[in-house]
This record gives sequence, structure tokens and C-alpha cells, in this order.
Amino acid sequence: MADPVIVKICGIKSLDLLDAAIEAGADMVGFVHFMRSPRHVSIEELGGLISAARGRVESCVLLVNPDNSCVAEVAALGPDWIQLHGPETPHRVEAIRAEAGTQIMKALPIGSADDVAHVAAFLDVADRILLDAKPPKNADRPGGLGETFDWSLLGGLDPSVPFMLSGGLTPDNVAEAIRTVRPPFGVDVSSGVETAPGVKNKKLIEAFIRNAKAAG
Ligand SMILES: O=C(O)c1ccccc1NCC(=O)[C@H](O)[C@H](O)COP(=O)(O)O
Repeated sequence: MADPVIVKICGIKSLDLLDAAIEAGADMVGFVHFMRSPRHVSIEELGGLISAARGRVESCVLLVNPDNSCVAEVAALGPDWIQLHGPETPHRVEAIRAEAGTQIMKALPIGSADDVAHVAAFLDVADRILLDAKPPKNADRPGGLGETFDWSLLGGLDPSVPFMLSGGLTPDNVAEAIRTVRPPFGVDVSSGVETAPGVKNKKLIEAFIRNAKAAG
């Protein structure tokens, strides 16, 4: 029996939902610091959420192409991870990791076989890879869009590369996603456990984690 997959619940904005995700068995929680997101939390709110998560669940702050001052400000709050979800180059990811002194998860958009081939460039500079659906050209944000991608594309990924699967996952499709793709070691969800953009639902969180853990 394979180890159960790691589950990340992304876009948590309140202590109440943080507690719910932890009680439901989440391994990681994600806090989005990106103004155009319906899940955006301020630096001040981040501080409270990260402190409340410490010692209970791994915390991950999600940034998009951050400048050095933003990286320093977020790193000072002591998250376990910083997730980079923008067009950051491997060189920039390496520089952020050195400056932040935290573990870095690099999110990469997948929409074609070429995108899968591009993953290799980040393996030495990021501590973890998250594979997400490539956003449509008119999207107002690079993630959290509730869109899946063609999971069969990951058949072209080097079998030795561990990754978290993301993009349009829900309580209803997460088991299929885990069984269809070369098993990811983790899954990540935002929209699929919400009743409206940014409105997380405790029952959906519980169902997602239950179904993911049962499949992995
Ligand atoms: O969640 C957001 O609003 C967001 C905004 C900007 C960049 C990334 C964002 N989310 C990143 C995540 O890790 C999401 O969990 C991932 O994209 C999957 O989202 P969903 O398809 O909604 O489950």
C-alpha cells in the first residue's frame, strides 16, 4: 500500500477555516498574498495565520513574481514554505530561496508536452514542484482558477520527479486524478472546496481530504 498523498488546502483566509482544514487532516495550508485573488490576505493577516498554523500544519505563502522586499517581509513571518506561482525563472527561484531561507515550492503551468519538458529546469532550484493547469490567456491570475489540465501529459514526466498535482481538483475527481496520473506525492486544491470564489466550505474540505487519502 502506497503512502497516503500529502494534501494542501490553498486559499485559507480565516482562523476558523484554518482550524477546519487541520482538523480534517490537511498536511499543508496555503495563504495567498496576491491582490487580484479572491483569497488574498494582507501581510498583517498572514502573520496571524502563520502563527496559528505553526506546529499544527505546514504553512505555505503563495506569491506571484515577488520583489526582494516582499520576499523578505513574508520570510520574516516564518512560513514553512513560499510557493512561487508566477513566471519566475530558475535563476530567480534560486535567488529567492537563498534570500528567504525557507523551502520553495515552484508552481509550473501545464498545458502541453513542452510545458512538461520545462519542469526539469527547476529541479535543482526548488524544493518541491507543483504542477497546475496553464491559465487561459485572459485570466486575471495565474492560478486558483478551478481548471484541470490533461493529466495524461504527465506520462512524459521523468518518473523520478516527485510533484504535487493541482488544478481543478475536487472531492469528486481527486481519487481518479491520483489513480490516473503517475501517482503524485501530493495534491492541492482551492476552488474545488469552495461554494463561491474565496469562500471555503468545511464539508468540501473534509470530503476532499478523505477521498484523497483513501486513494493515495
Ligand atoms: O488561489 C488563488 O487565487 C491564486 C491566485 C494567484 C496565483 C495562484 C493562486 N492559487 C495557487 C494555488 O496553489 C491553487 O491551489 C492552485 O492554482 C489550484 O487552484 P484550483 O484549480 O482553484 O484548485
